[in-house]
Amino acid sequence: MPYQHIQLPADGQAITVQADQTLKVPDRPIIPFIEGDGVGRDVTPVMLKVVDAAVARAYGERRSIRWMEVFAGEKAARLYGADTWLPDETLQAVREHVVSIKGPLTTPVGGGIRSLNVALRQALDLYVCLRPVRYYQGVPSPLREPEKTNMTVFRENSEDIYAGIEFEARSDKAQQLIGFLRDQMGERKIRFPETSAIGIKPVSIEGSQRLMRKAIQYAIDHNKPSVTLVHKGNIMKFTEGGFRDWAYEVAAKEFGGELLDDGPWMRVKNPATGKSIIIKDVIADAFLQQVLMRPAEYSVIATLNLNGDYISEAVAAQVGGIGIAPGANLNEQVAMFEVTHGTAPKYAGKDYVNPGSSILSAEMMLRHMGWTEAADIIVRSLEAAILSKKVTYDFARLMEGATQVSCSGFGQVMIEAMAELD
Ligand SMILES: NC(=O)C1=CN([C@@H]2O[C@H](COP(=O)(O)OP(=O)(O)OC[C@H]3O[C@@H](n4cnc5c(N)ncnc54)[C@H](OP(=O)(O)O)[C@@H]3O)[C@@H](O)[C@H]2O)C=CC1
Ligand SMILES: O=C(O)CCC(=O)C(=O)O
Ligand SMILES: [Mg+2]
Repeated sequence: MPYQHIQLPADGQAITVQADQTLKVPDRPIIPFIEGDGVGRDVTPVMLKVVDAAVARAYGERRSIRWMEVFAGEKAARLYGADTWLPDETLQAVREHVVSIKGPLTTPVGGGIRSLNVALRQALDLYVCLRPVRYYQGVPSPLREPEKTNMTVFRENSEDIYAGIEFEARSDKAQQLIGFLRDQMGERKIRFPETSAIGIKPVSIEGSQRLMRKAIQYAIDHNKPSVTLVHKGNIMKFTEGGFRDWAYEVAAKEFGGELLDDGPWMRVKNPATGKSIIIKDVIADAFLQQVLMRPAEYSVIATLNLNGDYISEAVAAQVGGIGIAPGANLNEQVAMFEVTHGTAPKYAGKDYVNPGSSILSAEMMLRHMGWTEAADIIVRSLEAAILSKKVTYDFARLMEGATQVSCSGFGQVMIEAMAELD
């Protein structure tokens, strides 16, 4: 079906998923991208340029990406009409082309539209939010030994309080629901029933277990020592506590997990290496203290949606912050790579912020496509740029002797560094 506003590149081909779930990637893959609101218009063009340069450096003329702009957020509303924030053809293009990348999209606090980021993840059922957090040499950090922070956050991406089921205080629906809870369920714990807004936190066995399956598989594939479940199951027993119990169940039933001492911690054998992977859990508040004080004890983290939002940003702050923290939204069919930061409106259009989050999200994308040589070039040129101390404001303000460069300037430093790589 032809698109209305999306321009399909003439000489590109879609990436496809094969029967064994591996990707078939042509040499001229069409990759849809959403520029994003706010600083999206600063970082996304820089990311495109850096990726093109890395692909050219790695493969010469043999391979190149055919970028295809698709629309969401403010740009979509301008193109398709005032209330069309997430056009159907954007979802269609992202589904049909399998691999895509997006910049940040605005979500107003309080009233107005609900999160388009969450809407995209839900509409495509991208149930894994994967956010690796690692240290790059030279990055300013508040820690004495930042290299000990090396974690991969698996955040459940489709349910929890983040599903957006909530009812405004004093609305008919909130009153109906409170009445139902009080009269039909005998619930007496709502402190101010007349003026309470109500939010619903759905957490399912399926949702929890499919996330945990991916987290353990990742630990196996990447030779990681542990998977830690982070939850607040002491207080939210059936949602967060359920998540913990159902996740342990996956470890035991599907990966042969054996209890350590009396449990519930377990040991899963990595079939590839023969080594043990420890499956453990920790309560979220204790975790946030421990990742600062003993980061080396944590490797793969599996957690619910809201916890994962907080945790991924807190842990990223230990090694440079969200300016360089990448992410991906995944399921078996579709992979949408995504910056972890937002639209940072005060910096929008100023060519100022760090494009690293967008560039490293693209690096994850190239690796996902099997274009590892280009991905490696991105990592090495990013490291070289940081070591040269030509960095954006967020790093420059914490580094001694740094030269501050613009968003596009940093991309340029990376591209120049690529020419120097052997
Ligand atoms: N995935 C997405 O699309 C996301 C969208 N959002 C949305 O973005 C909007 C703004 O959210 P807000 O809470 O202000 O969070 P933001 O992430 O947009 O900005 C918060 C702060 O983070 C720092 N920061 C953000 N991006 C960069 C960058 N590229 N380089 C360096 N520093 C950066 C800045 O800190 P400082 O000023 O200290 O330098 C900035 O003020 C909201 O509408 C929110 O809903 C939020 C998160 C994710
Ligand atoms: O969708 C939003 O506006 C914020 C989402 C967010 O902070 C995240 O997913 O990390
Ligand atoms: Mg966030």
